[in-house]
Amino acid sequence: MSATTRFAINGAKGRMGQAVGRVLDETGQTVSARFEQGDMFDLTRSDVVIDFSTPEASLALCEACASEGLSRPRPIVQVIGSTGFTPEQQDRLALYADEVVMIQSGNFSLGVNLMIGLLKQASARLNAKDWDIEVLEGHHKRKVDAPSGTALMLGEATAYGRGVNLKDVKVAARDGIIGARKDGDIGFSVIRGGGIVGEHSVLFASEDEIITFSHSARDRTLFARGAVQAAQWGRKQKPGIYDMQDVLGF
Ligand SMILES: NC(=O)C1=CN([C@@H]2O[C@H](COP(=O)(O)OP(=O)(O)OC[C@H]3O[C@@H](n4cnc5c(N)ncnc54)[C@H](OP(=O)(O)O)[C@@H]3O)[C@@H](O)[C@H]2O)C=CC1
Ligand SMILES: O=C(O)C1=N[C@H](C(=O)O)C[C@H](O)C1
Repeated sequence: MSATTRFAINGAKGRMGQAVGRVLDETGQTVSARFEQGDMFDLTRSDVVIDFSTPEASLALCEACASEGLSRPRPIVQVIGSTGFTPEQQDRLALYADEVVMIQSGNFSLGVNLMIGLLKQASARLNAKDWDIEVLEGHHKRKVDAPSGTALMLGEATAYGRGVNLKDVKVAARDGIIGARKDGDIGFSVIRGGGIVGEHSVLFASEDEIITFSHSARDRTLFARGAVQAAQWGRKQKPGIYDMQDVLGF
């Protein structure tokens, strides 16, 4: 393992790619490559790649990481921040789990990852008959996927606490005469506007009281710092798919 980690950035000109570049510059790290749409993924001079792009671009990059890793004593680390993977794309990513150290999360902030544990506890204790769960999220107007990766992780955490599969109880759109809410549903509401960095709330609503867990991201540098932390942690790991909970030890 080389003493200094050499960082490549995928989606380097994007909002997150630029934020990652700034964090790496500020902390005196070596940026070994910057990839954009249409570039070949030349990873010969890189140990890790921080990737905030699109699901298809992340998949193509993962294939390149796996292939480059074959000629190395240590696997390449890919930190995957892209969101909006379909279940089929997620399955394709898993095919590289024996060759690449992948750290994938819809949100690399400490706060959201702490909230996931709290939501698992709360949803295990608040029964589905009396407590309705609603996930609310807001983002900038250029975001292309909905609900956000974070909202889906928060919804997954509450479904886990209740011992159900999110896909069986998820309600992501309401419009018109849709009938009364079903006990056990987990609802999602989405706001898109202006420059909102990332707002997430999870409500547990009973007839008499409402408990709200919320997180507000003020600057996307937050996610970039978490991704760099994840990359450094990943250098000591075996190939596999990890998440930010693993990095933080939550
Ligand atoms: N996990 C987390 O903590 C966070 C995740 N995100 C997620 O990260 C992703 C990127 O967000 P954001 O930076 O705001 O989006 P941007 O659109 O600003 O950036 C995405 C970048 O990826 C580039 N890109 C597209 N296709 C490819 C490709 N095939 N190969 C290489 N690069 C490509 C885009 O280029 P072009 O403009 O030419 O299309 C663009 O520069 C989103 O999925 C978002 O949800 C965002 C913030 C935090
Ligand atoms: O696209 C964004 O900007 C963000 N995307 C992530 C998500 O989908 O949850 C994380 C963050 O909220 C910002």
